Amino acid sequence: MLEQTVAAVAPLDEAAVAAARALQDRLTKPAGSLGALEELSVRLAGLAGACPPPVPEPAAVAIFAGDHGVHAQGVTPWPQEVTAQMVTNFLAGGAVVNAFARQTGATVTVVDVGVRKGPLLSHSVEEGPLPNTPGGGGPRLVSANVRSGTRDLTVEPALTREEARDAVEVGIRIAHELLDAGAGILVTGDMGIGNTTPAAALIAAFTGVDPAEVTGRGTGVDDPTYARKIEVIRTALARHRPDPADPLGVLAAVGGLEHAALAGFVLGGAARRAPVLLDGVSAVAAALVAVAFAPDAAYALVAGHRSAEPGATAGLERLGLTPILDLGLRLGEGTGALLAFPVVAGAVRVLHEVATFDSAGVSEK
Ligand SMILES: O=C(O)c1ccc[n+]([C@@H]2O[C@H](COP(=O)([O-])O)[C@@H](O)[C@H]2O)c1
Ligand SMILES: Cc1cc2nc[nH]c2cc1C
Repeated sequence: MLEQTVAAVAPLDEAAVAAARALQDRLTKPAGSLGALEELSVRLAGLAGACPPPVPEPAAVAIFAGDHGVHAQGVTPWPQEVTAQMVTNFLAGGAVVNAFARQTGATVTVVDVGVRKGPLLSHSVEEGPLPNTPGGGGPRLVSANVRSGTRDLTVEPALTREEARDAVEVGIRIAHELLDAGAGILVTGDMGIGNTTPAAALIAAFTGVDPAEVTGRGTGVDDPTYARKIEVIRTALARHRPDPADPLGVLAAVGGLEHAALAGFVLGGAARRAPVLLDGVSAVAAALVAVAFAPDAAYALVAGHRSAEPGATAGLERLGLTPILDLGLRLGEGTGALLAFPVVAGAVRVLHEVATFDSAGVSEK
């Protein structure tokens, strides 16, 4: 499934790109006055292969949840069980992402791709119906646990290649399911205590930037923990020497199950020519993985916001993406991306609804 998906990812449709550019110039506004929204609308036309492209709605956020063996190294102040507890909170509708999903009409799918098994998960919620279908609507759980958390990447590879592939394929499957159910845009979400450590390791591996420059304070670590976190990433990279030309190998060595699934989610969206709206640092790390598999996947990517994690900025630069919002957010879950969603939809709606100089009888300069 991975190879087929990678093979299906294609460049933009140049005829639709040219048509959208020409249309933008005929709309009743000074040329270029919608700034970055104009190029975004043109790219989404090229992605869809149609001008105008469909307005990318509704949004569907998938929150991929996983735990991390590197938690044992003391890289985060939060106990590991908070991952499972937040999964329960997402399903009850009580997290920030749920508030923003209600605000934007987005469906919420929570995917357990690697939450550690414990007493908390044994009473977790049943899998629900597909959102956007009769009886759907509320947050839905997909149980697709590949492994009960990763191994500690400072002592051994976090995953086997098979586990990494399985998790990537979970993400591909979820992308297809959400698009089949009518989603117009895929929104990335992540939940995993400790996951900013593998995110930074992935970003360092793919950009070649020094770990000290791509490591951030995550949920808010103190100075000694921050210094330890950088050392942990240095140790992992020195031990595994991940090869950026082998994205599955990089994921297996230093990734997380949610990063792997997010990479598949990006690839699945790109293969279906659907836009994928990136949230925080883990999504950016996963997008680097996806683009290493299929460079043309970059055409499907929209950066929702600039996470406060420095690795996000380094990764976005490498991906050639300018974030829509820059609000100092550092939550994850899909929150910043959901806030950016109306901007993306608005950029495309312009191509459908705004009159041309000719049709409205407005004089040109
Ligand atoms: O993506 C971000 O901007 C971001 C920045 C800091 C923390 N997070 C979230 O916080 C968790 C990881 O933080 P940490 O400090 O435990 O590595 C995980 O659940 C992420 O979704 C997310
Ligand atoms: C409470 C909490 C909520 C989160 N949401 C995403 N990451 C998180 C980390 C914590 C600690």
